[in-house]
Amino acid sequence: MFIEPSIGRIKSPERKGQIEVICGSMFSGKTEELIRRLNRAKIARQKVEIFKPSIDKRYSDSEVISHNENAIRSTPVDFAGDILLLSGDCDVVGIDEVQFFDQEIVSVAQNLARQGKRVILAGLDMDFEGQPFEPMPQLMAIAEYVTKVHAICMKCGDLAAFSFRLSDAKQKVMLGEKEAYEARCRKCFFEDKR
Ligand SMILES: Nc1ncnc2c1ncn2[C@@H]1O[C@H](COP(=O)(O)OP(=O)(O)O)[C@@H](O)[C@H]1O
Ligand SMILES: Cc1cn([C@H]2C[C@H](O)[C@@H](COP(=O)(O)O)O2)c(=O)[nH]c1=O
Ligand SMILES: [Zn+2]
Repeated sequence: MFIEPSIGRIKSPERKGQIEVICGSMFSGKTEELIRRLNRAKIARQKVEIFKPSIDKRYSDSEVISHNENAIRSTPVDFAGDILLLSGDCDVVGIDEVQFFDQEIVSVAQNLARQGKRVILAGLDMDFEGQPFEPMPQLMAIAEYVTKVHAICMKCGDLAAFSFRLSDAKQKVMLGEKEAYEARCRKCFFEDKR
């Protein structure tokens, strides 16, 4: 079970540092949970920096925004390595849409945690084919805490762990929202999978 760390007033680098992963399907509440944790860290007067891959410009260039329209200011970056350069002396680093970074994000997360920072990463654990979405499996392996959140299946109302693509498009990366994807449970996902 994820237990929010006692954040108190201790600043990194005196803190040990840790990696937290929030994963799940589309619409499962990953971004909401990320924003919730980051806002609580801010209330504790921790210095927080938030990043997202610059590819994800669906709602805004400079904010992470949930499907529910919760928002938090963020910095878009082209490469995972940019996060190391831009995170400075902050205590907490939040990163959304982590599945769009390459494998370098794994060593970046390790490096930040070794500096004593709390690193919170949110991303899709599976792609539209129900396959692991690299580099999420590696991040889940090195994290102290992994939280899997669930959406509601749009076909049957059960809990959903899969992201069903509504078109025949086969490329792995295809940005989109409700017009392009639907949260589905295992049964409803594989029933209609092409
Ligand atoms: N099928 C669904 N299941 C659950 N929530 C949904 C669904 N479709 C839309 N939502 C909305 O999406 C919000 C979660 O959005 P968000 O945190 O951005 O999810 P994620 O980052 O995992 O895609 C929910 O609070 C709810 O308002
Ligand atoms: C399943 C799947 C999704 N995507 C894209 C679609 C969205 O733009 C993001 C996920 O956003 P969310 O905050 O988790 O809702 O990823 C993709 O490119 N490829 C896929 O297989
Ligand atoms: Zn279902």
